[in-house]
Amino acid sequence: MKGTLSDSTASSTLGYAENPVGAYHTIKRFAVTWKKLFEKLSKLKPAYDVEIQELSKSTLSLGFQRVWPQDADLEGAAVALLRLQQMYKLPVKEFAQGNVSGVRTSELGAADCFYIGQIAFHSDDNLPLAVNWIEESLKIQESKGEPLWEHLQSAYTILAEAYEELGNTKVAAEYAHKASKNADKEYKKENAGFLTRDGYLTELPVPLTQGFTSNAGMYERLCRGENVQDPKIEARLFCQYKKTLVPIRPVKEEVLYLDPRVSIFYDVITDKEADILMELAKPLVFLIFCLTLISFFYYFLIITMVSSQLSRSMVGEPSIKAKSEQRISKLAWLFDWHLDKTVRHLSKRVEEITGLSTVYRERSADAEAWQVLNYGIGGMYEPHHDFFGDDEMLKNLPTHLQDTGRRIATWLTYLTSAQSGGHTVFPVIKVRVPTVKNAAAFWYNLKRNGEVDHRTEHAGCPVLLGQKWISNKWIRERGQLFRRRCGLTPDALDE
Ligand SMILES: O=C(O)CCC(=O)C(=O)O
Ligand SMILES: [Fe+2]
Repeated sequence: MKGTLSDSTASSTLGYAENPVGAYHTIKRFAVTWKKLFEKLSKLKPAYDVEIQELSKSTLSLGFQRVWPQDADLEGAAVALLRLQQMYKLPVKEFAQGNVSGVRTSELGAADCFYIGQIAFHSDDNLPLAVNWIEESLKIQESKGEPLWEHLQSAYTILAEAYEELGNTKVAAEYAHKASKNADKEYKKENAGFLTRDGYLTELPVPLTQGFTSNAGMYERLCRGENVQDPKIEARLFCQYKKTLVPIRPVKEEVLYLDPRVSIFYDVITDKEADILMELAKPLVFLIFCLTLISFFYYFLIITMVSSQLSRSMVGEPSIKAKSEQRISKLAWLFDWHLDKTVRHLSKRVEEITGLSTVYRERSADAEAWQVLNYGIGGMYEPHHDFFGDDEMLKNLPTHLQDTGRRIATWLTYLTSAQSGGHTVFPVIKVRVPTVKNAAAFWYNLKRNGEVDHRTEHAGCPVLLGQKWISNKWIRERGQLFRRRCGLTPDALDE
C-alpha cells in the first residue's frame, strides 16, 4: 500500500494544482493512485470489505454530482498541458522537470511523459510534439535505469509510426527494429512489412522541429505577450479620471483602443466584494443556501439558486479526439435579487461608471444577471463576439431577454489576476487586456448606429499559472435608448 502511494506527490500545498504540471500530478493521484489503493484494499477480504466499498462509492460520487477525478479528467489534464505548451511555446524538457515559466513543481516520470506523448499522438494535432514527449520519456527511463519499463515496446512503435508519418523513414525504421527486438512472434508477423521495407535505412533523416505548429495567428501572438500594436495607435492612448454619474466618485480609466473604444477601469470592486462573488458561485455555498431556503419553504427561489451553481461549461468532453472546446471554464449566474446585496450594489456601480442602465427585471431586463466564470489551468475562451449575431441565437435565450435587443456592451470584471496567461485579447484590433484584480474591461459590441461591430472579436487566453475568476455583466440594447444615443455621423466615436 505504501508502494502504491509512493509515486504520488504527497506534499501538496495551496496553489499546487494551479500549475499545469502540479494539476496533472493531483488529478493523477485521484484518478490512478487512489483507484489502485482501493483495488488493493478491497482484496484484503473480508475484514474491511463493506467499509471500503462504501468509502470508494462515496468518494467516486457525491449525491448527484461526480466529484472524484477519473480517467477522463487525467486525459483532460494532459490535453490542457499540451494546449498550454503549444500556445506558450514551452519546451518539453522544462515541463517534464516540473518547471513552468520558472515556477517549479514535482517532475514528471517516464510513464507520465509517455502518457502525455500518447495523447498528443492520438490527437493528430502535433506529431513532433508527441515525438518529443515520448523521446523524453525514454531519456528519463534510461537515466533512471528502469530497463523493464512496461510501455517500452508501445513507445518504440508509436515513435516508428510518428517518424514515418513525418517522413523520417530512417529513424522510423530504427525505432521499429527496437520495438521488434523483444516482441513476440505475433507482433513481428503483424509488422513484417513495416520492418523489412527497402529503403528505410538509406533515406536521409529529416530534422525534427521544436515541435510547435507554426501558429502565427494574432490570437496566439497576443496571448504570448508579443508587442503587435502599431506605435502610431499606441501614441494616441491615454489614462484619465473619468467622470461618473456620481460627480465626487471619478474612476481610473486606461484607454486601450480608441475605435472601437476598449478601456480598463481600475479598482471598481473591492477585495471583499470579489470574494463574495466567488463564494456565492461555489457549489458548496449553493448547497447550504438551498438547504436554508428549503427549510424556509421558499421553493420558488430554488430555480434561481439552481442556475447559481458553478457548472462546467465545455463544448465536448476532454476526449482524445475532441477538438471543439470553445470555452473551458465553470460558470454560475448571480441575480440582482440575491439575498446578498453585493450583487445589486455591483450592478449599480456599473451603471454609475458606464451611464448605462443595468436594471434587472423578470421581463425586459436592461442587463443580464452577473455571470461568474472560473478558469482553471488551461481554461480559455476562443475568439468570439458577445453580441448575438443572428435572430436564431436570440430565439434561444430565456424569454425575459428575447425582447431586449442585442448585447450592446460588455463589462468584464477580473476577480483575480492569473499568475501567468489568461489575458483577454482582441485579435482584430490587436489589444491585450491583462487580468488585473479588481479592474474591469469595458467595450461596446455595437456601433453607435446599432450595427454589430466585428472588430470587438475577443478571447480569453489559456491560463498557464494560477486561477482566473471573472464576472461579466452584459448590457442589453433596448434599455439604453436615451443613454447611448446615435452619433451625429455614422462613425461617431464613444467617449
Ligand atoms: O475570459 C475572458 O477574458 C473573456 C471572457 C469572455 O469573453 C466572455 O465570457 O464572453
Ligand atoms: Fe466574450
